[in-house]
Amino acid sequence: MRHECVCVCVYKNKELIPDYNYFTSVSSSFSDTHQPFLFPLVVCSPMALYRLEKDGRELRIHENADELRSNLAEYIADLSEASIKERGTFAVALSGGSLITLMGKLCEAPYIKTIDWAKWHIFWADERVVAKSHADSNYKLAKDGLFAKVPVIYSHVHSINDTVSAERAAEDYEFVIRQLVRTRVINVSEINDCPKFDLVLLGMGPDGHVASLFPNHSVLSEKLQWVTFITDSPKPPPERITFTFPVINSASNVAVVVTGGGKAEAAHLAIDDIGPDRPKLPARMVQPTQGKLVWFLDIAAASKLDSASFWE
Ligand SMILES: O=C(O)[C@H](O)[C@@H](O)[C@H](O)[C@H](O)COP(=O)(O)O
Repeated sequence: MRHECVCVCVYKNKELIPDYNYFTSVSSSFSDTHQPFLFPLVVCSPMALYRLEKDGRELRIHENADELRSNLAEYIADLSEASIKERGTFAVALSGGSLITLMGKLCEAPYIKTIDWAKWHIFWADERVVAKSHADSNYKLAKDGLFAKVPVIYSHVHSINDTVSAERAAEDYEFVIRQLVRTRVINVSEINDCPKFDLVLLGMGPDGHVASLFPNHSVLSEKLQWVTFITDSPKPPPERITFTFPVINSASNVAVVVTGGGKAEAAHLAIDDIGPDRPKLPARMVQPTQGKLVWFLDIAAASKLDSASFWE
């Protein structure tokens, strides 16, 4: 029976335009006793279609990558402001890949001036074990694409030790994080001793990996370590360090940012109710225990989502 309070609203040029296609499909699926009553529960950014899930997950589906970039910048800026107000600092962990380009609007007006960049502490949810100057380095990607353009404090950029083995780099990085949890630069979870990052930003690969947590890899079940390493990444380069799921799922906020039709099947398997027989992708294991999960998708990446579950 469909009786949850749902809302769909599409804003165009800052005016609310009801999406009559959805209204019609929803109307026909309601029983007599549950007449459709759709209204905007969420104030949307211009041009974004939001879908709320029952379990607290939020999906934000955008017409195109540019709209997603605007929405993502606003989301990050809002979390930065709230966290700095509450704790005096903003501890954010990044991944590599297209995420960095999609964060690009943070370097533009108004955010370049309105964000308190000096209060940011920047970490990597995963990093390739290569020199920081190497083209494959996630640090270099973020530095060139973002942090060289905004006034972050260099000592607040917590990159990995790139002069040691993957195993040692993971150990060293966990040690750095432990020190910063001790001094509360990074918050601590109330339910375990894990770091509680203010925000963990993840991309997703077409195989459903997040950070450097790849399908069927033994590190998916790592429970004790905060940061671990792999030397057999199916996506090159092979050597990487990665946050483990206990750390990702202890964050206050996690965003998974996905664009392009090549990831539509993985998005479906990660988000929709697929039943027990289908593969459990790493992206599906992103389930913050107390924090909030938001998926940022463009229409292409959302194209295989089960439309029926929009209304359940
Ligand atoms: O270093 C990495 O390889 C990443 O952190 C990885 O998890 C990435 O975020 C996804 O593979 C998505 O990458 P794209 O957005 O470029 O597809």
